[in-house]
Amino acid sequence: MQLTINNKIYTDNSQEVDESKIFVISKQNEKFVESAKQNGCKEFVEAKDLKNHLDMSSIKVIGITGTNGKTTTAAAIYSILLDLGYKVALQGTRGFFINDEKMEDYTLTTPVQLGNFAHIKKAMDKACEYFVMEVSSHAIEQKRIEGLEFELKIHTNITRDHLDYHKSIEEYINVKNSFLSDETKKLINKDDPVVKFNPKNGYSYGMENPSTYNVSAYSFKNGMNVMFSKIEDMYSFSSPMMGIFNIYNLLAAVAAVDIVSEKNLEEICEVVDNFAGVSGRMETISEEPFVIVDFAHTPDGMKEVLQSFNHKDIIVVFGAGGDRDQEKRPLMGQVASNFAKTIIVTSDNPRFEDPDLIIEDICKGIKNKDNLIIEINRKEAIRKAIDLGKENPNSVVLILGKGDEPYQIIYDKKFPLVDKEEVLKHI
Ligand SMILES: CC(=O)N[C@H]1[C@@H](OP(=O)(O)OP(=O)(O)OC[C@H]2O[C@@H](n3ccc(=O)[nH]c3=O)[C@H](O)[C@@H]2O)O[C@H](CO)[C@@H](O)[C@@H]1O[C@H](C)C(=O)N[C@@H](C)C(=O)N[C@H](CCC(=O)O)C(=O)O
Ligand SMILES: Nc1ncnc2c1ncn2[C@@H]1O[C@H](COP(=O)(O)OP(=O)(O)OP(=O)(O)O)[C@@H](O)[C@H]1O
Ligand SMILES: N[C@H](CCC[C@H](N)C(=O)O)C(=O)O
Ligand SMILES: [Mg+2]
Repeated sequence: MQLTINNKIYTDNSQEVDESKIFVISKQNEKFVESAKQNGCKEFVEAKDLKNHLDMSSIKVIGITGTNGKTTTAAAIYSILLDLGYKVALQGTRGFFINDEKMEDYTLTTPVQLGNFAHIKKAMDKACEYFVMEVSSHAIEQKRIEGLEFELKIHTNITRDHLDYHKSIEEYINVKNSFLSDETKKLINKDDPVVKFNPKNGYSYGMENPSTYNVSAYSFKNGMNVMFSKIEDMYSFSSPMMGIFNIYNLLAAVAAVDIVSEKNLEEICEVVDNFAGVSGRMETISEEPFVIVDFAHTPDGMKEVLQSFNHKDIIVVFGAGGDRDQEKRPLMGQVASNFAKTIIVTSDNPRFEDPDLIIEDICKGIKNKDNLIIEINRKEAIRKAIDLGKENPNSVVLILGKGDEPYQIIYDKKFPLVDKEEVLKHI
């Protein structure tokens, strides 16, 4: 990774340095400082001090953290700001975008320090006024965002994920909360029971608890219509999106744009409808049979999605990623059995784990096995679900866990597999 500022080249890789380059020291690469010196490097910069080398006063950085909803909320903010006529960059799980153009594909949700600064520089070179970024818990813990000054920090929710990495839910919650402990402006989901934040410069949104931006009524008809208050005034927006959790994501996006831009709330609410959602997140692939692809890959994410279709006969297809949190697996099975009529357990990205054993872990949470189908081949599992969906007009087929991921990871190899394309083959 390299960044050029005023003809000076900054790198975070000791193997790329020479006399003319500057080595950027981070938590990840401090062990390579000696090797950088041996390669002739004379100038060193701490990653957190990069802000003194790059003038970022022309761009406002908006950071979004939380277990679920980061990608969706970030994309909604990006879409609204673009529609309001601003120049904007977006960085997250699905890649890096500037003014509606894809600059880089899927990599990390939050890049390493130098990557963040390099993207911000690119965005400024293209005259962007806003830089919207997802902030993962890994990035907070590994200090990948150190040195960035945020105009606004947004919190979506904190439930369980990544316990393979963070070891305990307490540690995970603490890491997430640490992002919200300074005096930067922040926007908090007031309905999250575990979030802790510095109340200075705090705004909030929610539905159940009093908040700055508060939902007063909503309905789901041809998408959703939402009414909310800001202090005394009432506003409303509509959207083609579904699911109560998307009310939260959209409200957070509307509130964020209200906080960081000069536009008034009426103007902001008007363009919400243009945002159709993110591909692979609650994406309707077919109406008859009714088939949805979604990225839910945690017990809470699954519960949110399944709950939204309580009035239907749910046929759910899912697995769980290998080399990731194992304890979430039976909990995911349990959520499926609480809501679904038919459960098809399959493979997600097994990585270096045995997919049969991952499936076994999931099935431990499924008490009633009458309507359980185990199909290790994901393509075949999707086909079976669609066949069942065709037989029952009151059904919905929910294919969860991989969203728009373009491949299945087996060992360290990536095999092309797109859930949406598999669905389209059979309808
Ligand atoms: C567990 C984890 O997060 N590992 C990250 C960590 O890896 P690492 O410490 O092994 O990296 P490394 O290869 O030793 O290199 C570290 C640094 O040393 C430098 N280096 C390396 C070799 C050398 O000779 N000289 C040298 O200077 C490298 O340029 C680099 O800057 O640092 C690397 C870059 O510094 C990351 O790419 C890597 O992420 C791995 C690939 C990863 O998969 N991370 C996932 C778990 C992750 O971060 N996911 C989150 C959240 C996902 C979500 O919820 O959506 C994300 O933000 O994407
Ligand atoms: N606000 C929310 N609350 C709970 N669940 C949500 C919320 N928003 C989205 N979800 C569920 O989580 C899934 C992932 O959503 P999204 O990609 O927006 O989250 P993310 O935080 O970026 O996830 P990741 O960290 O894996 O990239 C969605 O497909 C949906 O099932
Ligand atoms: N981006 C997240 C979610 C991936 C979800 C699932 N498809 C998996 O592989 O576990 C992660 O890296 O944990
Ligand atoms: Mg994401």
